[in-house]
Amino acid sequence: MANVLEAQNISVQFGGLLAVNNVTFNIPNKSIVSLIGPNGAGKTTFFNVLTGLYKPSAGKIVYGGKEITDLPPHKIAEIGIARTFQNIRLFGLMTAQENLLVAMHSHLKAGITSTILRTPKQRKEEREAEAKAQEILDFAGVGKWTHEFARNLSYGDQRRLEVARALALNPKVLLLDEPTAGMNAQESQVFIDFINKLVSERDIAVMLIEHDMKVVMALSQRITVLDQGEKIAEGSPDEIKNNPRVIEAYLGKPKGARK
Ligand SMILES: Nc1ncnc2c1ncn2[C@@H]1O[C@H](COP(=O)(O)OP(=O)(O)OP(=O)(O)O)[C@@H](O)[C@H]1O
Repeated sequence: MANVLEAQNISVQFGGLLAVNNVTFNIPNKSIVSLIGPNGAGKTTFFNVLTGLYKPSAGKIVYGGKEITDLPPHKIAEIGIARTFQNIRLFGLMTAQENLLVAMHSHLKAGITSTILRTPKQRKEEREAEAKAQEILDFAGVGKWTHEFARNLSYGDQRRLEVARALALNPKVLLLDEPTAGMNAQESQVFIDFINKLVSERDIAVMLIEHDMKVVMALSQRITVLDQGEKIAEGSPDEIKNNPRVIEAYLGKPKGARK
């Protein structure tokens, strides 16, 4: 299957620390893939490279056949790679709808003059943006909260609103950094169903970093494991579950075991 995004031989150095060491990671079209690994393995650093926040010290990133390694974060978002963050970063005192409209703003076409004069063209564009925001909110299952302040939504709904905001950019790739952290089992299940629906109904691929193995196993077609910056395994959920190197990275070497 063709890849929408390819990260080839990526390394990231912080001073003397090699946080990501020669990692190649591809995201096939319309797939759900995960990046897992113990704390400090380099997962978030790798995400930050994919979204342009960090420049890799080596390697390159190719999206839709074009190299994008040196693009700044806003350009990367604009061309179709959207993300959510480990900590919720919604505008709490804006409504759910306003959170999406702010994200969509960079895509609106009306110039500054028509914005000030509120020309018919601009009003039409606003109405279209509101309709699109509503369609995405409905799709994400938070449509009933259109005019509610984001901070008043339940934790699970805030997480889905974050994804909805990322979807407002029409991404081809959605990167989710620990999307179910802090959710209870029921909220996680709703989220799993939502992501499955997203990928089956839209032309989008999802990559997630996640500590909750139940979520990882339920969603992923492929799992990649990092440990101390290195890729130590890659495969289907069943292959990863039974991989001795992965078990060792998570649980440590049994006492008395030989190297
Ligand atoms: N900006 C930075 N400057 C220096 N070192 C950093 C920076 N960001 C991360 N690191 C270091 O790089 C390594 C990888 O960190 P990273 O946050 O990517 O791991 P992670 O796998 O996302 O961990 P967690 O699961 O705890 O979020 C760690 O040793 C971390 O301390």
